[in-house]
Order: sequence, then C-alpha cells, then structure tokens
Amino acid sequence: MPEPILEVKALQTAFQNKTKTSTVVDGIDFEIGPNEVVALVGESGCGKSMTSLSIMQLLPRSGKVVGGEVRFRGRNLLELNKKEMTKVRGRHIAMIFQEPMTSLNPVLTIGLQMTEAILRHTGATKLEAIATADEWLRRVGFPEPARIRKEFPHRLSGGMRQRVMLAMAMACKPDLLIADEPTTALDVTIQAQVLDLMRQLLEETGMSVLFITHDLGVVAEMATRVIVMYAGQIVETTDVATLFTSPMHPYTRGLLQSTPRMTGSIEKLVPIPGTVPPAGTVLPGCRFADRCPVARAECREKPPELREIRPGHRVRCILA
Ligand SMILES: Nc1ncnc2c1ncn2[C@@H]1O[C@H](COP(=O)(O)OP(=O)(O)OP(=O)(O)O)[C@@H](O)[C@H]1O
Repeated sequence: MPEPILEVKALQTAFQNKTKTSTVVDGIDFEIGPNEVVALVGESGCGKSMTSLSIMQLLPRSGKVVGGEVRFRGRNLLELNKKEMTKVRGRHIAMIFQEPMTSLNPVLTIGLQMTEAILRHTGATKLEAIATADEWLRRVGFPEPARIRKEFPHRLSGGMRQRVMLAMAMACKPDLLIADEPTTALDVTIQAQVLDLMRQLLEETGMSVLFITHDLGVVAEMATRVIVMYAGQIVETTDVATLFTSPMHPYTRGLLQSTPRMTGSIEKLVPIPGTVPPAGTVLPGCRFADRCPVARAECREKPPELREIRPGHRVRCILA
C-alpha cells in the first residue's frame, strides 16, 4: 500500500455556545491515497463541510476540533501554528467551495488574485506567475486568458467563476484538493461541463481529492472510493462500484433509492422519511434508527460499531 497523503484519525469537532456543546463531527477515520478521489456523501447537515473545514482549520469561531489527528504526509496539521497552517493551505492542500465568491475578492481582478496566489505558494517570479495563470485559465476553457485576467469576479457567470477557482487551485499544484459541492450551485449542463473538466484535469495531474457532495450521480462520475456520513459519523465506506451494487447500510440504500438513475427504465424514487437529527442530539442506539425501515428493538439499545464486513468495506449497522 502506498503511503496515504491524508490520514484523518478519530476526528471530533464541536460547537460551543453559552448553554451547550454540540458535537458535529464525531470520531471520523479515513485515508486518502495518492491519485485517489474520495467522495464524502450524506444529506445536508450530516457534517461533511465541518469535516473538511476541520481538516483545513477554517472552522467558524465557535467551532473547534476537540479530538483526533489530521495527518498530511505524516505531519499532524492540528499541531501546526497559524503561520505554518497558512503555508499548507493553497500550497499543499487547496479548497474550492460551492460559491466561488466566498474565496474570490470582489474588488480585485482575477489576474491579480491568481498571480498573487501563485507567487505566495510557489517560487515563481511575477512573469512566470502570469504565464502559469494564463496556462491554467486556458486549460479550464478560457481561450483568451489575458481578457479574463482583467475581469472582476462579479462580471463572470457562476460556471466561469467556478472554472477560475479551479484554475487558481490547480495552478499552485497542491497535493490534495478539497472540493466542497463545487458544482451544486450550477445548472445541470454547466455542472456536467465543470465535472468533465475536473475529471480530465485530475487524470492529467494525478492529484488526490476529497470530493464533498450530496449527489450520488456526481459520486458515480468522479470518485474511486466513497465515505457515507450520517449525523457526524461514518456509516459506510467502500469502493464506488460496491456502493452502487451492494450497499449495506440502510441509510446508503435510502440515499440510492432517492436518487434518479439514468438506466432507461423509470424507477420509483423513494425519499428517506424524516430528517437528520440536529447536531448534539444524544441517542442511546443507532442514530439512523428512527428513520430506518428495518430497525429492530436492539438497534436502539447501544451505538453500533463501524465494522469491516469485507476488505475495504466498513458498515455501522448491526444487521449488515
Ligand atoms: N456555525 C455553526 N454553529 C453551530 N452549529 C453549526 C454551525 N455550522 C454548522 N453547524 C451544524 O453542524 C452540523 C453539520 O453541518 P455541515 O455544514 O458540516 O453539514 P453538511 O453535511 O456539510 O451539510 P450541507 O451540505 O448543508 O453543508 C449541522 O447540524 C449544523 O447545524
């Protein structure tokens, strides 16, 4: 087995307000190897974004990593100081978000922002940084990069902005890209174009990726391995083919039944009843039991362990 790029061990993240502490990431373990695209999936509110923001140490002020390790090429990022962590961000781990305007500065041109990032994270000279920016803008589909460089972010469409973000992230040649719902805000045709582009660039560069999405269609297209999260925990993790052919956790099955498939036949979509329990809810047994179609009395007695049922396939369900 090659050395993993990223190892997340027993990660625990909580929000603290005046009256209570809510654990939103509750003991997550996973690895990402070289060239691997790992998808993190689950419904809204299950803790996907908080996992990635914990890795990047970009949590909102009231949130804190309270346990575990985030090892990047063997080094625990949680032990780095602010300055060291700033160096890791962008240069070694880059992140793109659903809404590119969260990371683009509205009052600076695209060119200035791109060259500044390249200068900061690589040893390039100013001229080299401009050439690299142009090369990547071309690669993400802007045939006239010099024109895009002069634009301000708000003058571009959502799809164009997301391609600029991708160019900016890739231009710094990070070892790991964290993509948090990068195409969710785009309409379907533009989404397909951006995903195609990403897949092509990832194949070319061999970059490792943590791809966060609630969309299993996107998982099928992009990922090699999948982590399914529910209520702050991993409930199933396996390779993509197994996830679609033999999902073992009732929550994974529920997600699949509520996702349209392009099989030609018209299948009935079955939504999962109910919602993810709010962060901080303490339940004695399985966190999914109240929504689970096959739950039994013993499911509510004690929390299920995440068990390996086949090599590389782990499931948190006593019935699996
Ligand atoms: N600033 C905050 N303060 C307190 N709780 C928060 C805060 N931000 C998020 N949470 C809680 O953390 C939990 C996990 O949220 P998170 O954003 O990671 O979910 P997600 O799976 O990424 O969903 P989405 O796809 O909607 O972003 C949720 O219960 C949410 O209410």
